[in-house]
Amino acid sequence: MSQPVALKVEPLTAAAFAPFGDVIEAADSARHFPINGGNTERFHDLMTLATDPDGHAIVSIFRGQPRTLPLTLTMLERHPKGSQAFMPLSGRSYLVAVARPGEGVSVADVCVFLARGDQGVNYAPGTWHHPLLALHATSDFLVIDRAGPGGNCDEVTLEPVGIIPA
Ligand SMILES: NC(=O)N[C@@H](O)C(=O)O
Ligand code: NI
Repeated sequence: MSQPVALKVEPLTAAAFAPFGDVIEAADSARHFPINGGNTERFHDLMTLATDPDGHAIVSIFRGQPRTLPLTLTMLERHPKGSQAFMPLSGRSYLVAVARPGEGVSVADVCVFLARGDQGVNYAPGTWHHPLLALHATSDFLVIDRAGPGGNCDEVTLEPVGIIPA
């Protein structure tokens, strides 16, 4: 069997992730201002939460088991009816594998990022992504996504792609 194509892992930045959605982080570049008499800093409006008119946003916690490395990806999924955000609660880094929205995805379209434990991601509607890729230990994530009528999860099979840790 031929070796899977290997993809390099890049550090997650808002600029690099812009074609796929938002990075959720308390960055100096974010709009932020003091509230509560100066006791608290508000990092304001960090992502675009989207659902179709028939759906509504829900908040869940995903408890992900760590993926074993080396990792080979063979599929991606997308949620055309709404965005999907993951914010780590366990403070651990994790992997994010994505491709731009559109029909037909090939390995050449896939980007893999290493997210820090204080960075969340919000997939824009239709962004192709691999289901949660927790690392190192069982990790909890706050998840904000769409619930409602009709299917909202398309899958696509990929030619096996290996991930080279940074
Ligand atoms: N199935 C589910 O709710 N989770 C996936 O959408 C995922 O991106 O992890
Ligand atoms: Ni998903």
